[in-house]
Amino acid sequence: MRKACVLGAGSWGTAQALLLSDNIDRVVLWGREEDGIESIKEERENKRFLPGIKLPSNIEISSDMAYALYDAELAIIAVPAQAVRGVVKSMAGYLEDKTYLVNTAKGIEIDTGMRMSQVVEDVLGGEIKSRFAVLSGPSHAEEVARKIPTVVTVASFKKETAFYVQDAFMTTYFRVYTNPDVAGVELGGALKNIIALAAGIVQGLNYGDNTKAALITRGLTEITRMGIALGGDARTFSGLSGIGDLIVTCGSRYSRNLRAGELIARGYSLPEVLDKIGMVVEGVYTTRIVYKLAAKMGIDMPITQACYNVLYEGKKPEEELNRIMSRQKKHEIEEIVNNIEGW
Ligand SMILES: NC(=O)c1ccc[n+]([C@@H]2O[C@H](COP(=O)([O-])OP(=O)(O)OC[C@H]3O[C@@H](n4cnc5c(N)ncnc54)[C@H](O)[C@@H]3O)[C@@H](O)[C@H]2O)c1
Ligand SMILES: O=P(O)(O)OC[C@H](O)CO
Repeated sequence: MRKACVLGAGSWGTAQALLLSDNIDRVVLWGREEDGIESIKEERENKRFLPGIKLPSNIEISSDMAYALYDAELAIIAVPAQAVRGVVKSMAGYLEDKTYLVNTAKGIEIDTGMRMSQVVEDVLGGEIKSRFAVLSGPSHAEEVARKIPTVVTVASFKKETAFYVQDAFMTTYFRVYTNPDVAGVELGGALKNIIALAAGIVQGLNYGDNTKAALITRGLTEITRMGIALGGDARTFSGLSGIGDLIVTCGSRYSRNLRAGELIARGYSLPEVLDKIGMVVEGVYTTRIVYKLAAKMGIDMPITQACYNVLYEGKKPEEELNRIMSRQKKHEIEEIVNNIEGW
């Protein structure tokens, strides 16, 4: 009998358990007791994070990490990025040699600037790399749980691991592509959240579709610039985990980062916004660390800088937008100009 476990009983963890329960005999959804594990168990529904979706009988709910990981061929991490190190530390004693480990958290560790694969390796050691993968792409829990056609990417250092994870997740409504570019896939998923916050801010200020389209396009330029500097392949940012995720997060009514930006533009303070959303808003943390990394590495990231100023320096969104619009004139794509003599 095949067994998998999902670590994190929020909206994405619950959606992942539902997805895997279509392919794998037993799925254990693990969460902390304070996450209402008992009521999820009794009601067969995660009413706080994914209301309206009943959990099938092959999903077990548990707050016992040893039980969740025992004999599992696959373990999925689905907690916020800043909690990944702690969760991986607590699973270390129970993770079996045969278990594949897939991270789905989209973020960068604030204290270290590490990507999630680096955090996992830091805690578990280099041997985990051959069994590790990252799953990312345009995929809101609310739609995946309703079996709405969704397409994502799995990246791994090892081809066989990517193929294994692809098979474990693929269903008629969830299509998975493979990609060897772990850094690129991780960075696309993390950096898009900053742009989603900015898109929410312009939405909240009632600017038009022109502004949003410009933000998404120049946002992708910014993501790609930093993504390459941190080790990603430029081509990955034109894929599902890059522009694909950017499109969904800047347009979907389910996007927490977009909604958070909107509330900020309407004058709510950051603690009020986080309280109102009630789920993790990864872009708030990613903005902080990426702003610092960009300054340290000398990388031009005007949208990230504007987000940082609004979130952490008390600057007015309208003023930040004016500042971005009136910067020095530039070519759209430097690489094109550099290759044409006379330009
Ligand atoms: N929701 C989505 O549609 C979606 C899709 C793809 C990826 N993701 C990513 O998945 C990650 C989790 O997001 P989510 O939407 O499930 O968030 P969420 O806020 O809905 O749920 C997070 C869950 O993790 C729990 N948690 C927090 N700290 C913990 C800790 N230290 N130990 C154990 N559990 C802890 C929370 O209590 C909560 O149950 C994020 O990085 C997000 O970007 C989310
Ligand atoms: O759109 P958000 O901010 O809710 O993020 C969720 C996922 O990353 C979407 O793929």
